[in-house]
Amino acid sequence: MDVLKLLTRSTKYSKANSHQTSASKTPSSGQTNNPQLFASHAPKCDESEPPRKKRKAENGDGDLPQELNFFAEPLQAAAKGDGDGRNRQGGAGKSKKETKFSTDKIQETTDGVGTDKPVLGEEECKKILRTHKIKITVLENLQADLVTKKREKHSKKKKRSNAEEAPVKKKTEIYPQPLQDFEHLRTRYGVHGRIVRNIRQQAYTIPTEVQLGSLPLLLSSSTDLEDSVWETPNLLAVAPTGSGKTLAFLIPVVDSIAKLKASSNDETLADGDDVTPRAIVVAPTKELASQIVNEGRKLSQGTKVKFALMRKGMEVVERTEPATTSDDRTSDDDSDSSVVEPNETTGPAKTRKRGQLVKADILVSTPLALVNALTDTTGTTLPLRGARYLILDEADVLLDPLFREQTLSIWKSCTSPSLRVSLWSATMGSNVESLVVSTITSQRKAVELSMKQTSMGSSRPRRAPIVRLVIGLKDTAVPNITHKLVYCATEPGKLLAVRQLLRPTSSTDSALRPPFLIFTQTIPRALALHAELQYDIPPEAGGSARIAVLHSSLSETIRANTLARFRKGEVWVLVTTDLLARGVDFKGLNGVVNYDAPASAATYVHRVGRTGRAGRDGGIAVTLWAKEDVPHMKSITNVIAAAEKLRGKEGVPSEDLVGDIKSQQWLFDSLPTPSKNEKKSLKKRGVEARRPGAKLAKGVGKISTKVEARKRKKSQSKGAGGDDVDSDEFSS
Ligand SMILES: Nc1ncnc2c1ncn2[C@@H]1O[C@H](COP(=O)(O)OP(=O)(O)OP(=O)(O)O)[C@@H](O)[C@H]1O
Repeated sequence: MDVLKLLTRSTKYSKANSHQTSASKTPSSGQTNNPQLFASHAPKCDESEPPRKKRKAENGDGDLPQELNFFAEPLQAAAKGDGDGRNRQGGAGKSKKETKFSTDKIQETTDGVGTDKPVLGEEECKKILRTHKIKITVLENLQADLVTKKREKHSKKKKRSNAEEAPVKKKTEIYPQPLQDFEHLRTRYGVHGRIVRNIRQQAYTIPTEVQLGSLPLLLSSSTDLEDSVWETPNLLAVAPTGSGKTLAFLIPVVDSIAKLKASSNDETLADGDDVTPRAIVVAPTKELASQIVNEGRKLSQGTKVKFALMRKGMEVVERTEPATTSDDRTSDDDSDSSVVEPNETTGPAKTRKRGQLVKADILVSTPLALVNALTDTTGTTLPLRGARYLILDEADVLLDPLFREQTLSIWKSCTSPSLRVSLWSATMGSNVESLVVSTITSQRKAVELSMKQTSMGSSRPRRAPIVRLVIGLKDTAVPNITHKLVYCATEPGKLLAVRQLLRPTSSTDSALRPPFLIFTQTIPRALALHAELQYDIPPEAGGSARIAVLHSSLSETIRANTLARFRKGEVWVLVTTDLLARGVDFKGLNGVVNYDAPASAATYVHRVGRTGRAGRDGGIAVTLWAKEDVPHMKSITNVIAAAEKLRGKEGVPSEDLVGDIKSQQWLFDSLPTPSKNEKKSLKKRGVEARRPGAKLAKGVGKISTKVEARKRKKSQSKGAGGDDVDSDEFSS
């Protein structure tokens, strides 16, 4: 029996019904058949087709000259059938030098390499990438630098050709080989066999668009680029919510570290290779950081690559300053085996470590936790010497004023000359893009300067290009979600509407079924709404235990437990703040309710993106709006319209969405467009009337109804359980 029918009709509850929600077919549940969002028209590639001719040095389309294009068509070696798939991805002129990894030690890595069929010609690559709506662009004028370098190299031997003299465009679109099959990870890029097996074990059959586009870029030169002017790029990836970005950034890093560890007895390690952590992943919330660690552990099983989640009290680098006493340390409930106890008995007090020293290869952290661990008593940020990779997940928010200082401080502490940075999000403003380019450029200059000043002398670090990858339309919601906008005029109206979502009175009311999330603007509002709704589910169906609240003021343990209960299906409705808006993955979520409108279009994209993940049939995103939300509505309707455009083009039925927006078009057209300053202030502070302590006009911004307060008091006095709360405490 359906849970909502049960709620509506007050049918007698039987234990057998308790898990009907997860069992019944709901919009977002079930297996994902095709995790690709834009795959319906993907051309079938005939890979048996012989490799195409080399393209011209410059084709006038803004493409890179062939000799500089490390994503180029098959090398001549591949065409001759030398069988080394890894080399095919390298640029022309790449040496066939043996990699520094000994083949006998990493047998599992190289088994099967070279068994691949020839790679695709540029036209096919272009076609596939375009069908999947993948656009890859080289940012920054690095090409010009490379052309200059080439010119210098060749000027002694021959006169410069016209092609070389031609100006190089600032941004150039490129068409790397798409990764159409996970098996190609092994056969073309020599990815560690265990990693490929672990991917298969998770039942991932085909790569999602972001994986298809980014993995060839990030794996292309992970093994041998000794002779190439190109390096693995720094990457700025913008891909829809739930499109598998985590796997896309983890595979290259885990693979590279697994190989490095396998070669550790070769005595070929460069300075810093033996220093951990080797990679840093930064995420804005503990929930997301912990999820990344879980994904990472599944992916790296059997490779000896260790992940750790940064917790209070951990040390990331060794310090020589006097140790604090154990009483000064913050307690830490981490039982992670990758964290080792410091050896407090060895050495004088000056060299004693202060907390647990992380001995993991990949450290995942929120910005503040890591900055705290890196800052010494004088306020100096200690360097992360061994970090070769810095990954910023939800990069736009990490580079937003809220986290910017902390994130840049971590970035600057990664001092390795071969540092590669990748930034990932479903939304990325152009200001973030320029900040990234300028940070990479200035960091590069600083490294070059320090290398000049030290014994590293004349050796110059290889310059890595900055590449941007965009899937679909930038800053847009996934096309498989149904969006609903419900005007409620006032706060009591919103409360009524949310109750109607919980207890639909007719089949046309709403197709929204649990489990779903409800987002509010602030913690007090989340608490107030939770207090209002917790008795709306009959005790026979689980009562108040079916509705929970999650926010950042709760302890880490409560947060983790609540999330686990929601994932298990024990909690049906989770009232939360933007804490869960980004990154957190719920496989069977049927919908999202914006009880309070999101503070920006980007937040809307992320909130609604908790449903319809990995190509699943989308859930429903309901936004309740009142008078105070008017300034938000234009940007939200723009996002919905863009998603609708994508959806329409893909041939997905969109009657619902079109109907919802179209029927209210007159209303949205008549709403004022907020000024730039208004948008800025909304993003920073949300709706003023909903902020804690705001002076309220009658009926504005207060989540409370007298009737409900009475009802709650009555049920509490009857000992119905639940939190012992006073409704006024939670009104905002
Ligand atoms: N190739 C694949 N095939 C099927 N499912 C996949 C594949 N890759 C990842 N997934 C699944 O897709 C879901 C979403 O992945 P992930 O959390 O990495 O998305 P994301 O792009 O980081 O989303 P967000 O922008 O919300 O952070 C996860 O449940 C993951 O297990």
